[in-house]
Amino acid sequence: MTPIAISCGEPAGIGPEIAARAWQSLRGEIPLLWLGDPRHLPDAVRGGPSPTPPRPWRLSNEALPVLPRDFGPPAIPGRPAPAHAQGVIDAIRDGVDLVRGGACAALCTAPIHKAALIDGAGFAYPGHTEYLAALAGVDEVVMMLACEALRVVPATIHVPLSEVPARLTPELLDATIRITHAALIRDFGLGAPRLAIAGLNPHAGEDGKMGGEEIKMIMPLLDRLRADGFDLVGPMSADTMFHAAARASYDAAICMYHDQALIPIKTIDFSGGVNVTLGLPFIRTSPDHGTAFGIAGKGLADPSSMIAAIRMAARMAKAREAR
Ligand SMILES: NC(=O)C1=CN([C@@H]2O[C@H](COP(=O)(O)OP(=O)(O)OC[C@H]3O[C@@H](n4cnc5c(N)ncnc54)[C@H](O)[C@@H]3O)[C@@H](O)[C@H]2O)C=CC1
Ligand SMILES: NCC(=O)COP(=O)(O)O
Repeated sequence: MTPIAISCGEPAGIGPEIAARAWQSLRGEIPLLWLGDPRHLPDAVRGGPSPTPPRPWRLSNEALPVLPRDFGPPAIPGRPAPAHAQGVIDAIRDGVDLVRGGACAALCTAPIHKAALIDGAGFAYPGHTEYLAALAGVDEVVMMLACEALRVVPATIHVPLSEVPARLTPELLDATIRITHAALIRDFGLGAPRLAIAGLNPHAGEDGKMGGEEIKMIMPLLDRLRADGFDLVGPMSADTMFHAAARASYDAAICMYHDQALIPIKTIDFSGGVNVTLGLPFIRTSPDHGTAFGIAGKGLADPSSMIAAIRMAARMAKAREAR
């Protein structure tokens, strides 16, 4: 198998240490290639000084294989440096190039601190999802978070809450549902995915008494998609669609905004959740958590979500290869 590329993420966060712990767990099972400044990795996984000029990685079981970049100043745990911002962005782009060129099977991204990239390098995107869509030249991508017990998709992603109603259009919801449905068949092996659609308002609008988006926009769209053969329930009250019995009735929940989707999954399985971008021409996964500055560099970070993200990327790559 070709390696899974891992972009370093924010060097002042837990990204380098969870990548190192993941490599220690997975060596011999899934080959990895880490993209970043090797000086940011824990000593135990470093394979000696990085080659100058950089040359392609060494695939080895003795040290984490690295495609090195020089980020300049050292990383201080918990304190993101503006000088690192461009290197963090470039490592993501390196990963995309390697995957698109066939040298790597998939990209797994470690968490970035979005504000540091905006301040340090004028990063024009609110997250990986939007940056990867731009690199791939696609207009519509979908963020899905998945664990054993639940899959969730926020239709609007990194958007202030006050802008959500205006951004929620029938076109956006239609594309979100279609992309999710196709990915559940292609990458998750489902025959006929069942999707549950959340309402936007309390009690899914309570027959129009607590908001009109359900009656005006969501219900007519769902009727049109059902006529096209989609198996959809909703709009459902978001407060009652995530308990265990409700979850058993669908394969993924389409939610209207970020926190409606991410709160249930991070509550149910913070350490096992994986973020996967659907609709890209390549595979990208990520742990569900962020940079965790408060524990960075202290050896406290749990690598489980990173390991789950790498395993999911490898499974998806194998499934696509087999087709
Ligand atoms: N894919 C990405 O690049 C993501 C980046 N972020 C970014 O991360 C930064 C911090 O976000 P927060 O909301 O504070 O969320 P966070 O996930 O970094 O931290 C939330 C809490 O969970 C703990 N935690 C997180 N990961 C952990 C791990 N692996 N092991 C043990 N404890 C862990 C933290 O210590 C903290 O108490 C923000 O800048 C945000 O934008 C957040 C989510 C995803
Ligand atoms: N809360 C999820 C998140 O911020 C992940 O975003 P992305 O960087 O994967 O787009």
